[in-house]
Amino acid sequence: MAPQGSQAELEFGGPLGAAALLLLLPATMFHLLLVARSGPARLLGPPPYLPELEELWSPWALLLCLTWLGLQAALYLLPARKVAEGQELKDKSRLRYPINGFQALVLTALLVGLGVSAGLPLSALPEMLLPLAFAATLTAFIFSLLLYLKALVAPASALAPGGNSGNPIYDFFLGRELNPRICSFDFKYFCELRPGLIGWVLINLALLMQEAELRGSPSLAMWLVNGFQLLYVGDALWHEEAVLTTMDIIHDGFGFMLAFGDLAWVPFTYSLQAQFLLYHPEPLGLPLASVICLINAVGYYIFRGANSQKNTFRKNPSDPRVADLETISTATGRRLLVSGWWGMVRHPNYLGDLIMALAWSLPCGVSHLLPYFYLLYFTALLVHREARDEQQCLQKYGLAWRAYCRRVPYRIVPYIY
Ligand SMILES: NC(=O)C1=CN([C@@H]2O[C@H](COP(=O)(O)OP(=O)(O)OC[C@H]3O[C@@H](n4cnc5c(N)ncnc54)[C@H](OP(=O)(O)O)[C@@H]3O)[C@@H](O)[C@H]2O)C=CC1
Ligand SMILES: CC(C)CCC[C@@H](C)[C@H]1CC=C2C3=C(CC[C@@]21C)[C@@]1(C)CC[C@H](O)C[C@@H]1CC3
Repeated sequence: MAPQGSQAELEFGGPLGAAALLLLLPATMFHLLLVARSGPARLLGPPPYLPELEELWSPWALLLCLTWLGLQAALYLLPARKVAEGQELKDKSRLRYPINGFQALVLTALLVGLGVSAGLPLSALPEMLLPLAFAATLTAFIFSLLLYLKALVAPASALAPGGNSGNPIYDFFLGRELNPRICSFDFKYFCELRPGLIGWVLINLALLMQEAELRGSPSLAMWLVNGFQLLYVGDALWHEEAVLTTMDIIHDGFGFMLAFGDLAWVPFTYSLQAQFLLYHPEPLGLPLASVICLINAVGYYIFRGANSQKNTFRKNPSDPRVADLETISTATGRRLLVSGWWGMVRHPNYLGDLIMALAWSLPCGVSHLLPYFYLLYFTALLVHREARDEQQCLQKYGLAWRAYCRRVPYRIVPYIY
């Protein structure tokens, strides 16, 4: 059994690591935002200048940020095509989740389209990125504080396995309650996909529109970055149910790490390539663009193939699409795939995701390191995530997991890692 509460092994470097990340993550985000619009666009080195508070704080930005959250919350509450059940909880119950994320994306697109045709100045958004990121950070911070307080009165069965060490900074960072809810509104599930991912696509679109205003039409590089990332977000929302089996939903509490990650980090740093292209146009010819499209297609093929194969298998192992795959039995009654995508490496979906990350940076050329920040950060995130998942699978499946590791020795990249 995994140790619980204050005896659980501390992750992320314990309280010191959590305190450092609390400061480092927002600082990195602001650094990237400032550097992307500066001439030299140097990832490493000091930021071009330190913004004054007046440049960061704007009540309008906060209002816009809260309106955005309100709109996405309203769309979440609309009738859903399906209501899915989550994994079994400690008390043997299962929570229910609306599956209407893709619907929220389409409705947001319609509303934005209507707004733009009625004169909504979407292309003014890039000028507001700094105060908007500040407002999103402030919102995430206050929200996490409220979540921390809410967890003080939550029953023990509602707490996450980590995030309850007794150290307030560590617990605030990791999150104490597993599935904080008010009635059926699930805050973690809501934040994980909608405001951040749809916000990311909207910021990309605003950058594309501003580029069109500045240069007469959007560049091919900007089209590619917008198209690839729209595909990624559309895919995540289309397969929204799959998020219910991720470690963020099953294992991690909802604290600053996820609240900031979902609400600020994703929209403002994942749109870095489009931000870079607005200030540093990159000529891109058709032959190179075709190669980049091919790389993205290969990445997506692996990512989707692997995720769908596992999801199909977990839902119904006798499904003809997966019934012929070789498996290992585990003591829990669940089986592990050892052929197909999951027989190639232990995280084929991460491999596909990383190949896509490369394709998102290549349209920005190779003259700067900055557009490759996502690829570097994402490699670190997935290596760390893989190690955490490995630990959790070893606890869940014991010897069977060890047998799987012997059978499939590479974690993410065949013959390399
Ligand atoms: N863009 C971004 O910022 C991020 C993207 N992602 C992406 O999100 C997706 C989900 O990632 P994540 O939740 O980390 O992990 P996975 O979807 O890889 O899920 C891991 C789980 O899958 C199950 N599993 C592992 N091996 C096998 C096997 N051989 N056979 C059957 N089941 C197996 C185990 O759970 P069980 O046995 O309990 O089912 C394990 O805990 C990925 O595609 C990832 O790339 C993730 C994080 C950030
Ligand atoms: C701020 C820190 C550096 C850590 C923040 C982590 C979060 C940004 C990510 C944790 C897990 C995520 C997942 C996704 C987006 C990023 C976060 C929220 C997806 C929704 C991306 C699309 C995929 O198809 C599914 C992913 C699930 C996990």
